[in-house]
Amino acid sequence: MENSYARDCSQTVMSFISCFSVDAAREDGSLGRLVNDDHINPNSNMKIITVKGKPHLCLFATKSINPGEEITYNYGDSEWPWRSKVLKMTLHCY
Ligand SMILES: C[S@@+](CC[C@H](N)C(=O)[O-])C[C@H]1O[C@@H](n2cnc3c(N)ncnc32)[C@H](O)[C@@H]1O
Repeated sequence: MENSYARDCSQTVMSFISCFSVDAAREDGSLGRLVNDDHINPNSNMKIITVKGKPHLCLFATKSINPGEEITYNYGDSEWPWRSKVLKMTLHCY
């Protein structure tokens, strides 16, 4: 969790529940930063678990996930560019 992001929600990379975010910009060995968004049919969801006073963003499967299947969760209600039908059509054309 990056404090710089937590200070200003408008700067989050993957905004999640108020001011929490996952900093996916830096390779830090965390597997959570590799999980893509699916707002229609995700197979996991994220919960905040506080351990010893420190919040952790944890993914929990919401259905059975097969080996090799991509893990996804809903990033939230922002207008993420990859959700745009226009962008999807543009990407599909190339
Ligand atoms: C936390 S990273 C996810 C892992 C990333 N795909 C990677 O390979 O490092 C978030 C970034 O992945 C991409 N992304 C996430 N979900 C996506 C989706 N459903 N379709 C296309 N790109 C997606 C976006 O570029 C987003 O900024």
